[in-house]
Amino acid sequence: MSHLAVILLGAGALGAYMYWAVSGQMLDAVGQRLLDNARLLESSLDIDDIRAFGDRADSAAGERLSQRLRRAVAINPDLSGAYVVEPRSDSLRVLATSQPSAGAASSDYLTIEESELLRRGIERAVISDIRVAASERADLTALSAIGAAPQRYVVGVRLNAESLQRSLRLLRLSTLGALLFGVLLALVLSRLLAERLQRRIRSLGERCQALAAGEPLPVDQLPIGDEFDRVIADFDATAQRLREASAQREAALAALTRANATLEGRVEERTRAIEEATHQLKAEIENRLQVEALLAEAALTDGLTGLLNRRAMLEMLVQAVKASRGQGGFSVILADIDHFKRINDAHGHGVGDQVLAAAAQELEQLQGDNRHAARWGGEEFFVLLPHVGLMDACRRAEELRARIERMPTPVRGLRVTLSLGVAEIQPGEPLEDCLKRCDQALYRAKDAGRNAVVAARGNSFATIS
Ligand SMILES: Nc1nc2c(ncn2[C@@H]2O[C@H](COP(=O)(O)OP(=O)(O)OP(=O)(O)O)[C@@H](O)[C@H]2O)c(=O)[nH]1
Repeated sequence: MSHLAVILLGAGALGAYMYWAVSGQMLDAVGQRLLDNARLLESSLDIDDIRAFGDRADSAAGERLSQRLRRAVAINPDLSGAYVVEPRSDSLRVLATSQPSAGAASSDYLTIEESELLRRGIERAVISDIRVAASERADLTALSAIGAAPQRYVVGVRLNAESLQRSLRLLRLSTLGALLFGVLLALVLSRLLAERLQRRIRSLGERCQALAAGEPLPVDQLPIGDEFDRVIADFDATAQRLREASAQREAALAALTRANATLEGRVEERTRAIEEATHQLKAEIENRLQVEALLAEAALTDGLTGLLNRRAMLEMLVQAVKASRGQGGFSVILADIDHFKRINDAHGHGVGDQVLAAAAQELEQLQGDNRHAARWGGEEFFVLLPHVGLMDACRRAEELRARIERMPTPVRGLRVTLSLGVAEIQPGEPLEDCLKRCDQALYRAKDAGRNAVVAARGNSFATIS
């Protein structure tokens, strides 16, 4: 509707302008033609006849003058009248007109506008206001001067108002017709153009829908003609490029997904391998720790008897000495199997080993644990008795001696005995001195005949059993 209103408005404005321009030109042309008629009539009139009739009222001259005016009007159907006037200083004297009765010529014949024009004086051909005449449906008058001043006459011709109006009506009708034709043509053309545009916009919309739905673009048999066809062709090309780019992107995405899956698989595999390796490493470390613990234990343990070895016992003694400075002392027992060489010699080292293991077992059982008993040397044993005084230590030594004496042996008839030395560390006494005293007590026991217990009381010794 809006474009229809625009067309009508534009056509109306254009028609009004055309009518105004053409009617103006037409009125100017009509006016010019009337002026030409006035001049023509003026040149065809005989000035002598005019003067003869004007000055002397020569009726024959007047008749000739009137006839000439009537003939001019008769041969030109557009003219409604013609006349000759003598402008005077105070009045206008109509000498002759184209009206049939010559005697009727008077100043009343003139219109008000003609009278005003004449009173202003005519130097050359003039015309009354043609636009006023056209709008007021009045006759149009053209005046042309004849004769020389001061006795100058004026010839006037009138154009029939009806004729002027007819021309204008014809002009209006033809303008209106042209306008209507133009509007109709514009409507038809705009309708055709709108249909053409709609068809392409519909096609573009279908293409957009197909592109959004991922379907093939519709195949139109549209020749590439105007800009819209080119827009559709460009759209198709762009859509094709978009589809190709999308396909490439999807292919790349699929390749990336596959690569990710492979990578994830490899990462999982590697993670599993690392976990396995970590597990193995942990097991190995545990194993190593166990071996180290065993080694550490083995380093402190005697392999044959399972008792502490000399080194371990010495460490314990050092600790015991430190502890003895604050929390009381300790006693030690040094025990040696009697005549062990003979056992070896008589029964072999294997039996000797069995005797050593059996004696160690007795010692362990007596102690209740193996933490404070050690194999001190070949056939020597050592017992540490923390917080135990000399007397109690002697009793423990005696108990051990008696056990060994009763101990069953691997060889029938074989008797094993033990000699023992006992000592208690004295306040502030170095460990070496204490051990030395204990050793001396052991030798005393050997000297006393073996299978005996001797206690070292300070630097003196006492045989216990
Ligand atoms: N079977 C065996 N014999 C050992 C071991 N260690 C030391 N001997 C032996 O023990 C013997 C110790 O002999 P001696 O030092 O002479 O002492 P003994 O024969 O016991 O004499 P007395 O101590 O004076 O009673 C040596 O013959 C060593 O070879 C061992 O681990 N196994």
